[in-house]
Amino acid sequence: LQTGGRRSGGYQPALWDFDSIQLLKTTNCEDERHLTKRVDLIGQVKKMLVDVGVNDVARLELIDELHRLGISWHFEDEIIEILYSSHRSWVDPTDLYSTSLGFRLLRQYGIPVSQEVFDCFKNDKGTNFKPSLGNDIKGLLQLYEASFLQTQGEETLELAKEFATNLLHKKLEGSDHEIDNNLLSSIRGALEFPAHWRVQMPNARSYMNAYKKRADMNPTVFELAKVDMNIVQAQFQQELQETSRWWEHTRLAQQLPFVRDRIVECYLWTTGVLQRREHRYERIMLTKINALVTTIDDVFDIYGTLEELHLFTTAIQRWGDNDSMMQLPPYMQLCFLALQDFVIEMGYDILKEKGFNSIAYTQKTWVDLIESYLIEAKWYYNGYKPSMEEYIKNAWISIGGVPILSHIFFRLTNSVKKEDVDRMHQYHDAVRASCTILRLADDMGTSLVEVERGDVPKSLQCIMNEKKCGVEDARKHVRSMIEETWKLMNTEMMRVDSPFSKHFLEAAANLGRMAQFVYQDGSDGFGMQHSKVNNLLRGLLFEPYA
Ligand SMILES: CC1(C)[C@@H]2CC[C@@]1(C)[C@@H](OP(=O)([O-])OP(=O)([O-])[O-])C2
Ligand SMILES: [Mg+2]
Ligand SMILES: [Mg+2]
Ligand SMILES: [Mg+2]
Ligand SMILES: [Mg+2]
Ligand SMILES: [Mg+2]
Repeated sequence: LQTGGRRSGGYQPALWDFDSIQLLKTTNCEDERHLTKRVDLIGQVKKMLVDVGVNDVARLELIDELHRLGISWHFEDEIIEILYSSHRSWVDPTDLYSTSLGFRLLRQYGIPVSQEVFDCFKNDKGTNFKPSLGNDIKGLLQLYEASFLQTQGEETLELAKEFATNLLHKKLEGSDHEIDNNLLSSIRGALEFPAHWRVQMPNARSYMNAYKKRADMNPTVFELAKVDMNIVQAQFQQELQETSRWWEHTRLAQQLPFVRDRIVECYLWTTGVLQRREHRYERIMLTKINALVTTIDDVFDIYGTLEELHLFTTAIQRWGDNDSMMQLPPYMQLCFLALQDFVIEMGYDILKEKGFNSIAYTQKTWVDLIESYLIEAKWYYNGYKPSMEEYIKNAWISIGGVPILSHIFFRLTNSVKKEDVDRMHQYHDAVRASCTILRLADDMGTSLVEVERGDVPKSLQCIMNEKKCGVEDARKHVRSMIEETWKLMNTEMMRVDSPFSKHFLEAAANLGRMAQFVYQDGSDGFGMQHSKVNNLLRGLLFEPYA
């Protein structure tokens, strides 16, 4: 398997160079005109939200639009107030649409609501939904969307998903002319990506384009989405400039030319994971983690000999021991010190701001990650084909989500308590669920190319080996594993006694969502710069909304 020379990842150079990023004009986010206009538009939309004249379903629809347009943050208090107070008005046994929409929005905002609100839509024996609902296409679509908020063991929602999915597919295959194009395209989009799986900011622009074409679009809402998109884009560009200065300073892309030079894509990831405007510092920190994980992942996946990988793992296990670091080849010493420098810097900021010394915990996540890399490398070099169970037990760690979530945990937890830190780092189910979705989505997008150039068999390959099936069946199997894992993620997000803050759980769920975004339609939007994701990236980060 190892033919002397080192492997290559076959990755193209970066699409944006350092100078072009530094030259970006980012004043939009300080431009008084834009900021004043946004304040005015926010005021107008707030009035719409609280206007008593508006009926409850229209209010719910507005909330859903604001979320998809990426501007719901400005109305969070109003939205939560509305959802709590209108709690019972939208449950209407004659209206599947409003009941499903209300159910989903409440759960999306973490407000407990039982699946029993759907019982009145089932047949007398309660074994399935009434066939007559098949004519209510908008209601079916909302029932389908609501079913993805399912927590473990909620059979009614499982029934709802199957019932709605089958009927919606039939509608697409059928030739019902009464379904208008907007509804058809939203059905198609939902069947590929349910709303619950969609990250907000990276999808906002394409939703704006669709919203603009709708007869029932609200010009004030659209105007706010546009102004806000241009302001937040300039803020994102400032953050990107800071991360690209750091990346340039490390010289890792220059001195380790085999690694993926993807600082812009590493930054894009963070706009889906940490979407709140005030999480500037955390997006910059997360970009650095993504770049370090990418670099070390490529050292293990592509470049390092097994001997070198053992040395690197030992040095990391001994963390501060200089002797073991001095035994590393120079390229690995640069990597090692860049990582150590980052962990110490983050540890200092967390101790200074949270009064908690996180170093031992964050170091452990990097040791766990790199030990999982070494296991994969040994499997690869020995030509070992793990079972799916054996593979995923190691691979939910080797995707790199644990250092990501550990750092985010310390930053997004207001008062850090040791018992919560310990539960986090036992690797709590919420962490494992998030990393598992990240891993499975990543394998759907990257593993065919990875295994082709030389890498350990990933989820798709393990399924194909075990079930003697083709890649399409393997994809279906992995997608159903993602659906199952989302039930665990939802369970943890709805848990009332969770050790985690709402913001942390949101970021953990978004980590999985962002992987599904980057690897949409099963191709690699990161390493191979897949054109569709690349266009979405340009729309979000570089092209002002005219
Ligand atoms: C940010 C990431 C999700 C993490 C670092 C780069 C990634 C895009 C992915 O890279 P990949 O090579 O696909 O990871 P793996 O499959 O080798 O574990 C792992
Ligand atoms: Mg916040
Ligand atoms: Mg890799
Ligand atoms: Mg890897
Ligand atoms: Mg690998
Ligand atoms: Mg991969």
